[in-house]
Amino acid sequence: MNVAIIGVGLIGGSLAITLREQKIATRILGVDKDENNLKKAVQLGLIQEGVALEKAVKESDIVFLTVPVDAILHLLPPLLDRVSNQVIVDMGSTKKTILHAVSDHPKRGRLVAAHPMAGTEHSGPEAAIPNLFKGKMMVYVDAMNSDEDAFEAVDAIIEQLEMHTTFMSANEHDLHTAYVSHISHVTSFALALTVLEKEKSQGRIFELAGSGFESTVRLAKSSPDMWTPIFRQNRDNVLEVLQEHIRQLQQIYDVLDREDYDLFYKLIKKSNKIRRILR
Ligand SMILES: NC(=O)c1ccc[n+]([C@@H]2O[C@H](COP(=O)([O-])OP(=O)(O)OC[C@H]3O[C@@H](n4cnc5c(N)ncnc54)[C@H](O)[C@@H]3O)[C@@H](O)[C@H]2O)c1
Ligand SMILES: O=C(O)C(=O)C[C@]1(C(=O)O)C=C[C@@H](O)C=C1
Repeated sequence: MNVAIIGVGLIGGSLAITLREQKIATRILGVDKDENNLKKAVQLGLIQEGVALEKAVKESDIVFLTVPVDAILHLLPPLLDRVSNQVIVDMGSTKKTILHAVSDHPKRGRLVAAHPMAGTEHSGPEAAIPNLFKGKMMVYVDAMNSDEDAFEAVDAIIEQLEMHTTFMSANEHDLHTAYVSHISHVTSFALALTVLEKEKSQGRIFELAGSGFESTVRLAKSSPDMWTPIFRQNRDNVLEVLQEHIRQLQQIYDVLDREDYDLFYKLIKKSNKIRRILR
């Protein structure tokens, strides 16, 4: 199978490693707007060759779109214009705006919208790692709008990646990722900003950052190039959950301010429910 990866960063690069290791792809072409990333991806052996978008689509059976979601929105319609029987897989973190933009496209059936719930806070080709997707969830979005053969071809690969799968509509997907994934990033960005504002001594941050701070602030190391377009496309859902988050923070502030430690205890106990869900 000939594969093209548009966007040879963390997700595209990690996918390339697995496709090569599992011998799913015979040839992997890469496309990237950043020449250095393209060169790096060849040096690291993620892709065989860096090529122009037109060549990648023409010479591939399956094309994975692993660029930030604003670039997916921009690239997807002209990509579908070029497709004959190839399959395009959109791996972006938001779906509603993107799928709406191509809903009437005559080649919509060749598109499979899939979101891997797997990643790290690092980006670029050097961040690519083996086994990123193994055991993680792949969310198929509006799968009924993909041609059956296109969906089957993608699903066969996802099975070889040993991923779990679930199905959602675009609305459901964007709502629930706002509730679980996107708000977690907001919290972490706000935590980093808070600590940087209050603790002016970088030495003290370094000395006192045990695994607690490290684990809660990890997501604040994430790329603004990837996350700003996600918040732009999922703004309404994020604002809704953010309002609740602010209410919870305000409640904790009020409870501490009036020294209501019984309620504070109960709030922590209630939050511990997450332990039963995530085990
Ligand atoms: N990082 C995660 O945890 C994660 C998880 C699941 C899905 N995603 C989604 O996967 C996509 C890629 O994320 P990533 O973490 O791999 O990002 P990344 O920054 O590591 O890689 C993106 C690559 O795309 C390139 N690029 C950007 N705009 C381009 C354009 N217009 N044309 C060609 N190349 C372009 C960049 O130069 C970069 O090499 C995003 O849509 C993101 O929402 C990310
Ligand atoms: O683990 C991380 O660093 C991630 O940010 C991964 C994560 C997530 O929120 O779980 C981030 C965005 C994606 O769309 C999917 C996965």
